[in-house]
Amino acid sequence: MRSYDYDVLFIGSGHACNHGAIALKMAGKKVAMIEEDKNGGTCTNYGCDAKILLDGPFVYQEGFARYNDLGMQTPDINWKNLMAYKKKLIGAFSPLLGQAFEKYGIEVIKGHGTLTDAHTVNVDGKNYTAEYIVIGTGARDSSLPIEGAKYMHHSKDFLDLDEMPESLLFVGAGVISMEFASMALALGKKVTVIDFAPRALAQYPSDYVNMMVKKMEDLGATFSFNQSVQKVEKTDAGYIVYTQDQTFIADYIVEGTGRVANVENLGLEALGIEASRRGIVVNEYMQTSVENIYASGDVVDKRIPKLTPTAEFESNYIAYHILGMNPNPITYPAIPNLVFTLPRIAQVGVTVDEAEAHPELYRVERIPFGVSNEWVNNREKEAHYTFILDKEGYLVGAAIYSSEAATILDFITLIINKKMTALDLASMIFAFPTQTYQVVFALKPLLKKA
Ligand SMILES: Cc1cc2nc3c(=O)[nH]c(=O)nc-3n(C[C@H](O)[C@H](O)[C@H](O)COP(=O)(O)OP(=O)(O)OC[C@H]3O[C@@H](n4cnc5c(N)ncnc54)[C@H](O)[C@@H]3O)c2cc1C
Ligand SMILES: NC(=O)c1ccc[n+]([C@@H]2O[C@H](COP(=O)([O-])OP(=O)(O)OC[C@H]3O[C@@H](n4cnc5c(N)ncnc54)[C@H](O)[C@@H]3O)[C@@H](O)[C@H]2O)c1
Repeated sequence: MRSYDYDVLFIGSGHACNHGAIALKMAGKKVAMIEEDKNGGTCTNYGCDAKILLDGPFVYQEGFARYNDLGMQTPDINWKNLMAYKKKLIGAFSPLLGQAFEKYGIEVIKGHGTLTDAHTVNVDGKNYTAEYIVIGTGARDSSLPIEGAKYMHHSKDFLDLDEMPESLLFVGAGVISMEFASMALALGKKVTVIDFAPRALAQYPSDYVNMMVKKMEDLGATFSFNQSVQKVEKTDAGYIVYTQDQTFIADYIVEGTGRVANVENLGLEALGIEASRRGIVVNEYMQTSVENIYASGDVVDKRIPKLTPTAEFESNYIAYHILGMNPNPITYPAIPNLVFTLPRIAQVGVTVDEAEAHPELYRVERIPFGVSNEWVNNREKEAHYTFILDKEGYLVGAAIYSSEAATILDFITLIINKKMTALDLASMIFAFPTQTYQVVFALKPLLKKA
């Protein structure tokens, strides 16, 4: 039998790789990760972690504003200091992760990995062999092929801004733009959001997205839909964005038009592995057309959302598949989606649109949670829940508009995945007074009894 340098080699060190690498190492396998940039990938260094750190004081500011009519002043946010704090804390993550990987006994090979055959990866001229290879090279922000594209910035740049510009224009009203626009707006900046689609946040329920857009407009934002960006020009007055029939001007342009998979310069073509901008094609075991080469995370061509927890889920699945502990095809549980606007919009399981299109299968219950729970939810009167139940009375989906959505979403996801009944909820004791308790109180009468 041929011997290899490693049992499993990962290309990438983000969530699509490092969880599986740890599981395999714990099971006694010899494992290494190849990484050309910082340890930990996008989420850790340029995405979720940086974003949520910066978002912290905005949540408090937004909550405090609900007490203004009681004579309390909303605190100011010092972006410059906040950014310095972000750079210090998040900047330390990559070296810390390097130490953690070393402690686990997982080698990190620095450089760009390219497959040369089914068992070999070349990193800057040196070959490394493995029985199994996992490609977890992630994705990058898309760049429109238009004149003046170089004047548009991307998520990495925004998350590193020492000074917030006075006016910002976001191209694309997706998750990245809406989260960043919420912060810029709260800092009192002039915000414009344009999109070629007829609405924002296509994957979230339209009623909650409309509430969000209206809220941002009330704070001074301008939204313009059905706009196709043609060109960006630099002038002394600012950057001018031309669409088919309008012009917009701003000091800073952020492009948030989606993300494309990192499939280039990987040696995929020579091995006959099918891939496109959407990602690498895999079977139901996350294997590419070359059986011992798997793909995981954002680099996969998939219909499910490209998120950190889905990358982690796939990474673990692949590890257990390689170990022979899970021979079954991958099956995803209900996947929670959350956009960190102010307040948050969340969605899990069957969508509102899908449920309303199939009244013979689903029941949609809308709960004006904020109005009846003002006393326990920090006066957030606009907080709103939609529950989707199947004909048996099991919870199969939910949407939330609330600053507390992050916490409640995971709790609701558990109820969905575990198919809990009213009796299951009644068999547990929940802390009081809390929003979770009030959610249980609202849900119990709707659920299947036992
Ligand atoms: C601004 C922003 C905010 C986000 N916020 C959230 C959020 O709140 N919640 C959420 O769930 N998701 C969020 N995401 C998405 C999340 O970051 C990704 O889904 C997640 O990082 C995917 O992990 P991954 O390991 O597949 O890819 P990545 O994290 O991108 O890791 C891929 C790694 O591979 C390396 N690499 C690529 N090619 C090679 C090569 N040939 N050789 C060696 N190394 C290579 C890269 O340097 C990178 O480190 C956000 C993304 C962005 C951009
Ligand atoms: N909270 C989270 O979970 C979170 C946060 C940030 C990023 N992410 C991940 O990153 C991905 C990418 O985020 P995103 O916001 O870039 O993408 P997105 O898919 O959420 O939104 C892209 C938007 O750009 C618009 N668009 C595309 N081409 C355009 C054009 N030529 N002109 C104008 N508008 C155009 C689309 O209509 C869409 O509304 C997300 O899908 C998700 O996987 C997740």
